Amino acid sequence: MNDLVVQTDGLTKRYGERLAVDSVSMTVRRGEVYGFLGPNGAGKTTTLRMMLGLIRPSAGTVSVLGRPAGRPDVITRVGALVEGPGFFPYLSGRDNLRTMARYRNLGDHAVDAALARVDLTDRAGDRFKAYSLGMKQRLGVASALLGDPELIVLDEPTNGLDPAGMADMRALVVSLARGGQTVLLSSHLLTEVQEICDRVGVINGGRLLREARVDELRGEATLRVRAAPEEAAIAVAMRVAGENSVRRTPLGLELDLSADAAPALVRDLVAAGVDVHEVSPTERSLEEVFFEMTAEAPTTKEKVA
Ligand SMILES: Nc1ncnc2c1ncn2[C@@H]1O[C@H](COP(=O)(O)OP(=O)(O)OP(=O)(O)O)[C@@H](O)[C@H]1O
Repeated sequence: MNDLVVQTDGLTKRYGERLAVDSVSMTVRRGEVYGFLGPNGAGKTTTLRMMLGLIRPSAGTVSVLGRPAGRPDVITRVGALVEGPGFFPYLSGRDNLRTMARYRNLGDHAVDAALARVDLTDRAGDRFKAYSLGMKQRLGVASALLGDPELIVLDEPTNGLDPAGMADMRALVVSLARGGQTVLLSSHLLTEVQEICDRVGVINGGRLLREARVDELRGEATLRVRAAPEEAAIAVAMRVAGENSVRRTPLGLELDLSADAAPALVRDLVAAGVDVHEVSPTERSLEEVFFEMTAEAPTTKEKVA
């Protein structure tokens, strides 16, 4: 079985002079939550639309579930929420989904299952126009879940939601992946991608800057330690972290250790008579990594030009 659910190769989209997507090669693997990350206008939606067969690439290829994007046999195995589906305001949530399900030869059972997955069963009979933004968004996700597709594509699923709505949406995405479905979501919110995604593709100015696991992108974790006397602390730190994994910095010692190693380290330091003033993880957030990458991007482009 092909483990690559989505594969693009040199995928490009031009609108006149504007290069919206510039030679993007990315892969989404079966069962993962893939975060497609980039600021507004980076080219995320355009890429997703090409994957769904909604627009044609100017160059390059995209295959979904091992077939060229947009083929009828692929469409039924992919659910998508891209730029909000048009719901009828005066129809109930359930009836809106029924109209969509009918197009795809799916029965009411599929509608009820999708409503239950997004926790809208109780309000399914209410008119769409009476829904809160979070409920509207959840109905959009339900429409992408109709028929239990293998791949679910969600374009900015938390856009416009309040913090509680965002948390609900994140939990929903995680539960979809646990159920074995592959989720590809786009976002400009780095913190949320960091929380729920296995891998990310970072796009800016139409170019894929990096594709990596979230932990790879953040780099190795380090611990900052302020303790006295410093020489004694260094001896303990070297014993715990390894001789080459301890550095002296103006802010204290920096150790190549993750946050989980902190309690044992502190116990050893105290046992050696060292006073511990501070131990803090200095793991970079994805946000820092992202800004580093995008700050570098124009320089690279200038060099090429
Ligand atoms: N139909 C179109 N005609 C002309 N230009 C377009 C069209 N669609 C997108 N673009 C341009 O392509 C670029 C990428 O847009 P896209 O919508 O893919 O970005 P995005 O990363 O999804 O951003 P956002 O989060 O704002 O939707 C932008 O400069 C946009 O203005």
